[in-house]
Amino acid sequence: MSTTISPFVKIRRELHQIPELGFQEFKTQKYLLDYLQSLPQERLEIKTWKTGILVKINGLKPSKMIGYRADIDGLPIVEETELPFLSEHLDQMHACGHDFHMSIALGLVTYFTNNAVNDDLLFIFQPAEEGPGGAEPMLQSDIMKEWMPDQILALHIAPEYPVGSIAVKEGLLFANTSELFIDLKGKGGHAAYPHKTNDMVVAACSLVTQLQSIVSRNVDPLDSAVITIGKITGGTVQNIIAERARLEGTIRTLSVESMAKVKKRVEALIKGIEVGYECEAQIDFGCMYHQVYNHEELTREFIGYLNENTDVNVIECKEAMTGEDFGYLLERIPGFMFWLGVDSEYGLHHAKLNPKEDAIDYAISFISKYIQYKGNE
Ligand SMILES: CC(=O)N[C@@H](CCC[C@H](N)C(=O)O)C(=O)O
Repeated sequence: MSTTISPFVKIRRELHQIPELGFQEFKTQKYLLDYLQSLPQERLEIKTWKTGILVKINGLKPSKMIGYRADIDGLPIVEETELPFLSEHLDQMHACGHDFHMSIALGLVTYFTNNAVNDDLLFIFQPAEEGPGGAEPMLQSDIMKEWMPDQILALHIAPEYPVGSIAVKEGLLFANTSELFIDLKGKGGHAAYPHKTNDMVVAACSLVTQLQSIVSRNVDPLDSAVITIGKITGGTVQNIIAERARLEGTIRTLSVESMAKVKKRVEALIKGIEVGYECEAQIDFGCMYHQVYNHEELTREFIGYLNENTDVNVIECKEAMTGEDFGYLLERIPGFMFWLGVDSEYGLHHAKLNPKEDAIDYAISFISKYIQYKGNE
């Protein structure tokens, strides 16, 4: 028995096989460009920015430009699904759903290439959302100075919600984030002579525990913060005391003020580690993302539109401690982001993430209706 799949599910599977890290999305960019260039070109203008792409669909009688953004990078994860279209890049995976985001965006471009609206539409295929961040530098680019949308929207897949539903809220949706990299350097030596060394594995373990106290002791309990250390490396072999250790993590806060406070406390604790463990420490806060703050009126209008005109089950959700550099676009352009239900047993950033593909055509259908309405109002 042969089962037919929709063109955009096929595209998703092909993109799923070629995940690439931020600003290295060369195959992805080529794949997207080949597809976009295969569409009727009369109304399209296509420009590249680094490994990203911007596609303008010229409207019939434009009075504004509506933007839609999809991110295109993958994560450094070894895929553990048993899908027949497994990642071909052994240590990289679309484990945050950007393969879905891209195929939905291509579905929308295809739709509006064939069904023009009055307003101009801008589709942004943005690199490096997982890091080091593509949205902020893209905003500064000459292309975006010329093509600055008046409104913008984007989605993120949500494994915890069923297909047929979205989750959204007015105002704050995602947290402020900052990466965190700490390098510790002490004195290594023989495992049997700890008193002649400064063991950086012990220092790193102590630091991880101390960092957790920032959330419980320095952040207002009615605010929220997260400090996660996702990776620790250090040492060389089991019977040598480690001279070096490296901690890699991320800080999340709901308020901008708490981010500044948490960073100050991280610096203070690291100074304490330097004194207490007689070592040198270097700290790098990596890339930072501005919170995702949904424009109240546009979000309300979107919810109202879906409730009145579609069968989408709209769930009003709480804010999440995830980060998204779409926050920079929302800082500049009125708009919103929403969660798209894709129903996966395993969550975002998990090696077994397996979103339901029905969500792709479903999303193309209700988002195209909404953009059509907005583009002709
Ligand atoms: C939606 C999502 O999962 N986004 C990422 C963004 C990562 C930002 C940066 N690399 C960091 O870790 O701070 C997330 O992890 O929330």
